[in-house]
Amino acid sequence: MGNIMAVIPAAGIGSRMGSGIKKQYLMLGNMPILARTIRAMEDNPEIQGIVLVVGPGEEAYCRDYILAGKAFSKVMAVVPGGDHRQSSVYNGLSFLPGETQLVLIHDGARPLVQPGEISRVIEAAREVGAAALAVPLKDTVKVVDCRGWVQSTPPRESLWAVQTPQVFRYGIIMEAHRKAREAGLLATDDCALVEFLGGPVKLVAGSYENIKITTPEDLVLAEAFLSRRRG
Ligand SMILES: Nc1ccn([C@@H]2O[C@H](COP(=O)(O)OP(=O)(O)OP(=O)(O)O)[C@@H](O)[C@H]2O)c(=O)n1
Ligand SMILES: C[C@](O)(CO)[C@H](O)COP(=O)(O)O
Repeated sequence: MGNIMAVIPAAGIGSRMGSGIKKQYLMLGNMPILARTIRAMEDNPEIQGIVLVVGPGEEAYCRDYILAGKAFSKVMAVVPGGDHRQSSVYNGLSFLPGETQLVLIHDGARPLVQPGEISRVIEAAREVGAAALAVPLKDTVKVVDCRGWVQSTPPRESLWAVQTPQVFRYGIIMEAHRKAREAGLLATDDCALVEFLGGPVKLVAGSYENIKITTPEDLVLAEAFLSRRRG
């Protein structure tokens, strides 16, 4: 089966949410968003350990508010993040034991991922080395210049919105992060770093419910998805 570890980057400031409390600590249903995300990873029997990456100085708050009393048994470490998502992920990856085989990277702000989605992306990464959940775009996309003039309209059939989890062989993702740092490349997802190395990345069809909580209306949507799941 192999040794699978999860890294959860949760060190962002949530500028687009604009809430007083950072979005990962806001309640969704009866649980903070980040606790719900950790629960999804905990409940997957293939994941053996979890590294949680939080804002520098928030480690104790996380232990007391997010982890305490929730019977999380797989969280191995709570480590400080960096200025960008990429550096936060790198800090988490650097903590993992050398014998790690596969690493699953999942945004702390994506609490609605479902068990089957996690398993499918793990399976794909086991086969090809790098895989991510994604959904086909529903809207037509325009490429624009900095003044809003349309430059082109890419064919929608070729456009997918990538999500997390993104799962990698440990050696591949460590090399990708190191090479990106050397080259000064900053990307918003981890697959892009593997693509930069020329490595293959497989997308696995996910669900439109696996949203990243980014702006206030995402919270409304997430509450609706949650109550539909509760029946
Ligand atoms: N320096 C950073 C920035 C982001 N993240 C994490 O990466 C995930 C995806 O990022 P995003 O939704 O963009 O979160 P924020 O950076 O917090 O939001 P914003 O861009 O609106 O400030 C989140 O779980 C976020 O906490 C992180 O660990 N470290
Ligand atoms: C990793 C990610 O969630 C995939 O959709 C996304 O790229 C994060 O980007 P953000 O700009 O930090 O929200």
